[in-house]
Amino acid sequence: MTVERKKTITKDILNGALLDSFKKLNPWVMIKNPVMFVVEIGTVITLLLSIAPELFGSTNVGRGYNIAVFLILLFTLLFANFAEALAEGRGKAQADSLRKTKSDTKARLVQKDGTYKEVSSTSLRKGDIVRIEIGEIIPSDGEIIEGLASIDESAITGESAPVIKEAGGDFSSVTGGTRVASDYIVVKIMTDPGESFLDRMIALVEGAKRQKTPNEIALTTLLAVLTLIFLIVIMTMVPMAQYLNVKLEISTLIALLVCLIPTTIGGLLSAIGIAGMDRVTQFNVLAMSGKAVEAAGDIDTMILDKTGTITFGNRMASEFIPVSGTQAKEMTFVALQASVKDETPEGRSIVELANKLGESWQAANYIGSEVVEFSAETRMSGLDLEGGTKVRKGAVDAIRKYVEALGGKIPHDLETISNRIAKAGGTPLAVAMGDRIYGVIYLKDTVKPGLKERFAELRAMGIKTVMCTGDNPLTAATIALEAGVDEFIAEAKPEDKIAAIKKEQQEGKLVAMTGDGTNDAPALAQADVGLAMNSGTMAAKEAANMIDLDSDPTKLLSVISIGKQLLITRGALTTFSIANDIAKYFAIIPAMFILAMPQLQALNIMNLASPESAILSALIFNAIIIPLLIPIAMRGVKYRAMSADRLLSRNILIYGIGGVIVPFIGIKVIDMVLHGLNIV
Ligand SMILES: Nc1ncnc2c1ncn2[C@@H]1O[C@H](COP(=O)(O)OP(=O)(O)OP(=O)(O)O)[C@@H](O)[C@H]1O
Ligand SMILES: [K+]
Ligand SMILES: [Mg+2]
Repeated sequence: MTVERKKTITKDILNGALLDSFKKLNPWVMIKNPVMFVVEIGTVITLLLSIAPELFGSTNVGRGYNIAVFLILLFTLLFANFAEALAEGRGKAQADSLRKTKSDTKARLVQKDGTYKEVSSTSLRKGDIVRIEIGEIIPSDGEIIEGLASIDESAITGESAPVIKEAGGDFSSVTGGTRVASDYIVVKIMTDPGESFLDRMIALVEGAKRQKTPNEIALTTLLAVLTLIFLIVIMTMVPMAQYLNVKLEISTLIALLVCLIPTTIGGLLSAIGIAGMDRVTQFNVLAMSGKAVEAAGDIDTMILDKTGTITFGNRMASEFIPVSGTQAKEMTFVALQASVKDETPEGRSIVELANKLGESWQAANYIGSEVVEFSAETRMSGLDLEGGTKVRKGAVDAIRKYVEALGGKIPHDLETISNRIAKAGGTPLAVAMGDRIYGVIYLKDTVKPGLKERFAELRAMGIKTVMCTGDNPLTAATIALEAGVDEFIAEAKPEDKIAAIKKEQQEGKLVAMTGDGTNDAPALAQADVGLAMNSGTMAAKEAANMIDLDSDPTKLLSVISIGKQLLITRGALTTFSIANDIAKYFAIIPAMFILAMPQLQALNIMNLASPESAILSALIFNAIIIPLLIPIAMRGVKYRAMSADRLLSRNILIYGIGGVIVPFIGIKVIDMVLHGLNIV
């Protein structure tokens, strides 16, 4: 079952948006948008005046005029609602198809006595153990505790190629709703009902929990203040007009107010934000908040984990190299002993290579032994044998310190061997039994293709890339060069990754971090933008504020562009909207006062047909500019890689000057049409 990714606006989305435009007229919904709420109050008043023109006293205008103002205002509201509904539409459609994926499945619960019991997937809780066979849907999120299988994740990622998942290491998490395509797995459930990844994804794409970002709140406040100022301006016009003996009609005052308050940006603001989030989703990235997307637009530094992020992360043992004085067979056997109980992919690949070289082990010989699991802190793993012998393997410097502490000697060629591996971009793991070092394991990994070009693009945007790895400095340097990052930090423990981020943040920089491992989780949480690879562990995905479903670290580049585009679009349309409103001033004010003060004729540069036509034309223009700008709000203003200052002045020029000129032309054209059709 694949989710159809909605690239375009379909007829269904359009129809849904049309219906929603009316539903959103609900004042309780509208009040969240102060500008449009004021328009709604005006709409209600003009509706009343359309029914009873004399409701608020004697009047010189006819019912027809009031109805015209009412209808234009109603459409202004509907257009703004439509923009928002349309922006929400694609996410809602996607949420619907994800919901189908979530349909109730049966799960095979493993009971305490080892027998199976069939239960509904919705009854599974944290800690339950389930077994999933080939062809079956994984009932909920969890970690594989036994087995290795290829998983079809297309239901969530849209990517049809299955991915390999296995117990231990950074590739052990599975997502509910995906399908086991080969073999079987035993999974420990990690989420309670309703809190799964799919549940969160549905809520996210649907925008159910969408919160205004701090930037949006600030802008909304500014727009509300502007609205209040214009409201006061309009109200002071009433006594002024009385003094001049001009009769100001209520519907005209409302029309003037609506023309002056920033309805264009007020109507498009939330659509711009939703569309920005949606664009991120179209890139197969799940952003937990709009704030994260906006922060991405301002990133200065990007920190990346090496294994699994810059490289594919399937570090495989390719060679056992004994130090001088040690037999190859001996080295292979010690490497095997150090790894028999190591459930990480690295550990298993060592066992495989040793088997291939003819070494095998008997489980019976290891009954009393104790496993020393790998940790990012110690950078070692191994086994304490029954007789007290300790077998270890790990990062070369860690093993060296370990052996030195035991009083052992360091083989003279250890460094040469490990340096050769490191210079080739591989990870050397030293192997020791007791206080003796036997040799080095060569772990190979591959750098993901195309990184260099994308990091160069980041550099052009002024963003620094730093690779942060637990590996040794030589390997790090080789991979850093191959991937084209600006800087690297080697032998980094989890706290060093956080420290690197904090240091940048203290310099006032916004930091993005991408990673996949449990050891990356704290750093992902500390960063302003934390992008977790979907291939990574549950802990990483929970700590991050974005998840890349394709596990491509350079995806952040696209997210950065979208973030910048979002900020630019909002700025450009705000500029346009306010410039527009100023221009409308010159169309309406003369119209209102010309009768009383002929000298104002000088202001009537537009030479409109009649005062009524001027007001209605301005109001119509004010309404239709909203749907005309929907494409820009949805698509975003094109982002070009140039400095922020140049971009800003360029946009102020285009959207500021454009914003002043366009209404003059638009209003004049509408006035001519209305006049030509003999409507006014
Ligand atoms: N199974 C293992 N047993 C022993 N040592 C290991 C094992 N796996 C990795 N190491 C060693 O520990 C180091 C740190 O590994 P880890 O996977 O924590 O790196 P990391 O901090 O995630 O950095 P990155 O993912 O960027 O390489 C590795 O460079 C390697 O030398
Ligand atoms: K306006
Ligand atoms: Mg890692």
